[in-house]
Amino acid sequence: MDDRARVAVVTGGANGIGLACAQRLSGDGFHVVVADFDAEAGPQVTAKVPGAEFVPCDVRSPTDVRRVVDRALEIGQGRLHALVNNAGQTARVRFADCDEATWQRLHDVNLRSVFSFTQACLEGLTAGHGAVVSVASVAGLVGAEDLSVYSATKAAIIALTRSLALELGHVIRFNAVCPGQIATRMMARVQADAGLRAVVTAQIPAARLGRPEEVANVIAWLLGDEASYVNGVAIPIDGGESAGFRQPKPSGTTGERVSPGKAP
Ligand SMILES: NC(=O)C1=CN([C@@H]2O[C@H](COP(=O)(O)OP(=O)(O)OC[C@H]3O[C@@H](n4cnc5c(N)ncnc54)[C@H](O)[C@@H]3O)[C@@H](O)[C@H]2O)C=CC1
Ligand SMILES: O=Cc1ccc(S(=O)(=O)O)cc1
Repeated sequence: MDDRARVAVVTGGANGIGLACAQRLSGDGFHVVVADFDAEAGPQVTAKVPGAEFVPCDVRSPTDVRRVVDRALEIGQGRLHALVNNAGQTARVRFADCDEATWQRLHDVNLRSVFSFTQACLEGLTAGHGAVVSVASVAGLVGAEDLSVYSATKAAIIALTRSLALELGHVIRFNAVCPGQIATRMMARVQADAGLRAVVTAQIPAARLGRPEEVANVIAWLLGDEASYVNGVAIPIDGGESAGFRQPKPSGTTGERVSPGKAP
């Protein structure tokens, strides 16, 4: 490895936002270690992300986490420069019907993995003056119907991020991003149903789903030197969806705004 190359670990980097992030960081000159339990996607990841290394990993397994971080430390000769805690799963379920197994799975994959990876990377990130970005959600900033447990894990990621910024901000920067509705496998249901997509996009000022690259751009910025004084923030990336209440649109209209000069 080039002595000057920086090392980034991206969890859940085989698909969606994580893959876009791995591609972007590779383009920015990072040597990217992609950790994902979708082992079949490994060859595709290394083909799409120049110089990347794919390490099969279930983020719930302490042994797998250690293997990923040890490999990244080996590449970086003891130094790490970026960690993206991105792996995540969702469950759409009424709270009354949610079982303990679902609660536990979402907490283990979405939240405990942030604890495990961040703690395992602390020494390397300190040595490399690194930064951490954790992928939360707008569902962690506000509540989300039928996503209560998912929403709770994402709110906890934001609280953990802010606390770590206070505790360790003199050596490592910790920030979170809060995507809205992004066109990945997680949004397959919305993408496949034109009617549902219209209802969803009507709630979004940008009037469309986001692209994984649009999240990766903000993550890359937060990890880079231009964000050197940014620590402990949780940035919505949602086309304006969480900005506030929208006016209901009369049925059969597009909801276009009447400009002040043309008001009746
Ligand atoms: N797509 C969206 O609209 C939004 C996504 N997010 C968050 O963004 C992150 C990425 O999600 P997407 O790219 O949308 O979904 P995705 O399903 O396309 O990608 C998730 C990746 O995480 C991996 N993964 C899941 N469980 C894992 C485990 N136990 N061990 C290792 N890898 C595992 C999957 O294999 C997959 O590659 C997640 O944390 C999600 O909660 C947040 C807000 C909105
Ligand atoms: O994080 C935002 C988010 C995640 C999942 C879903 S759903 O499962 O497709 O409803 C919606 C929003």
